[in-house]
Amino acid sequence: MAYISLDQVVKRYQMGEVTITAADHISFDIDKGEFVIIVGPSGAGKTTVLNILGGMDACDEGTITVDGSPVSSYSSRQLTTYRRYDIGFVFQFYNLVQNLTALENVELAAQICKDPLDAGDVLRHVGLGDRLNNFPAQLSGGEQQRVAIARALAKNPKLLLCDEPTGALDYVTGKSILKLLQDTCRQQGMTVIVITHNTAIAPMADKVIHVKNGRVDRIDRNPSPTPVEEIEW
Ligand SMILES: Nc1ncnc2c1ncn2[C@@H]1O[C@H](COP(=O)(O)OP(=O)(O)OP(=O)(O)O)[C@@H](O)[C@H]1O
Repeated sequence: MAYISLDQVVKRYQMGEVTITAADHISFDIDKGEFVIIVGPSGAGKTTVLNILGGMDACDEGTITVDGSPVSSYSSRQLTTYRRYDIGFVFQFYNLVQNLTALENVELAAQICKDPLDAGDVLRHVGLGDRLNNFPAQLSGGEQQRVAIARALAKNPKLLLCDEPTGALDYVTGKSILKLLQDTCRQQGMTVIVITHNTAIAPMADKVIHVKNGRVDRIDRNPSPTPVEEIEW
């Protein structure tokens, strides 16, 4: 059985009289340590899938299994534990606490985990060894995203979920963030899922899941993924 498995997952949103089927029988598998990209146009259902996989929302039909556990039949209490211990999140706009330093932001997240990594060590790993005591406002966008990635990794999660992690960054900085995610996947065996609009970066992934109108349109596998520094777009 795959490390992560979605089988016929359906999610509907009721908007007054209208029902929107944001995820329409979505199925895919992900292996441990895989780098996966989910691509598709705006409104395709990418964030919906990520929210369901991350335990922030429940699906209406289908099953989700992560590391042998039936996430789709979890109670809200079990989902809280799952989000807290098993999932690292990285968002487009970093979502750092502005009045805490880089180190304190990472320590804060580490406090609610079972087996956290050392906050300073993780910040050094993401290249911020000399910025530990800076506040978010004193850091560039790329540096703030590195803090957010460190915060997610310090939890030592089973799965790193990234929703448009380079959406607010320029080309070079965005590329360096993708390199950090790719290196983390390869060097630590971390399972990483990245949502993006940018189909050009597809060659860097082990697996590319194309989503369209709430459905999986196609799944591509790259037997030998390209290092992101060799991709131009
Ligand atoms: N909480 C919600 N309530 C109602 N409709 C929603 C909700 N969340 C998403 N939707 C709808 O579900 C569909 C899929 O949205 P989703 O955010 O998953 O797409 P997306 O592929 O992530 O798009 P984008 O790239 O623009 O973020 C859209 O039609 C959206 O309007």
